[in-house]
Amino acid sequence: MGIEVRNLCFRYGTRQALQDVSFRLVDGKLNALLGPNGAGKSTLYALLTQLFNLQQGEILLNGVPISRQSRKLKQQLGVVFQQSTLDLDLSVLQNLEYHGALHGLSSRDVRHQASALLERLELGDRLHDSIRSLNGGHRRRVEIARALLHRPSILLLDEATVGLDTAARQSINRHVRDLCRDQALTVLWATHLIEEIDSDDPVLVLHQGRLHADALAHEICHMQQTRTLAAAFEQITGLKESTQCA
Ligand SMILES: Nc1ncnc2c1ncn2[C@@H]1O[C@H](COP(=O)(O)OP(=O)(O)OP(=O)(O)O)[C@@H](O)[C@H]1O
Repeated sequence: MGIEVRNLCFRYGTRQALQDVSFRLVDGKLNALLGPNGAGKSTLYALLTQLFNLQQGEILLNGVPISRQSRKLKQQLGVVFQQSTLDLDLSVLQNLEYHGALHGLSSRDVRHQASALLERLELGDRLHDSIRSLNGGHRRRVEIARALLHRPSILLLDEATVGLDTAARQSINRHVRDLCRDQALTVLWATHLIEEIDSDDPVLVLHQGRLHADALAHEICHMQQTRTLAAAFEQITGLKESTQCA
């Protein structure tokens, strides 16, 4: 059942950030949310996480409006925002423990989950290192581990790989795909980088607040009669991918 968005509209004063956006995430998959800067991705995340109140439209979790089940939403969602919120002076484990306490997890459970997740994300030997001593890619992985600590079924990542080099980006992308495959995790992966998307991924193309495509990447290419998603994206938005990368 998962997450469904129906006819979402949102405006900042007179600026329309989202206009009649509807979609349903494909369960157990990395759902790519592809959009250039200013497309409305962060606004959508703020609404999905109830950071902002809805103005128009609905967001449903397992068929029920999220406004009626805030607690359940908090349990079911793991979130990695664009801006890091790790405490640089605390250790990896301390950062995770803090998050675990907010979710009412026992410290024993946090330690158990933290070691399993960090092992999986190839950071098992960094538990007691300070965040400050980690590189950008490793910090991102800690954030992913933290977001998964309370065992959510849906993981939202807002430009999780921004500012990282290609190797670190690929590694994080691969780890998240492994989690989808092995744990049936549903992921919404916001990006403006087409190279992060595989041809079998469900893709949402958001541009200027409107949803322009909602299909598998290869289906979008087929519909646009292009050989690559980059060419389809250019056709849909009128933008070259390279001209709108941050
Ligand atoms: N606080 C705000 N006040 C006014 N307009 C805003 C505000 N935040 C965002 N906007 C506008 O809303 C639109 C959508 O912005 P949003 O940040 O959601 O896009 P985005 O796809 O996340 O972009 P980016 O990749 O640059 O973060 C843009 O036109 C932006 O300028």
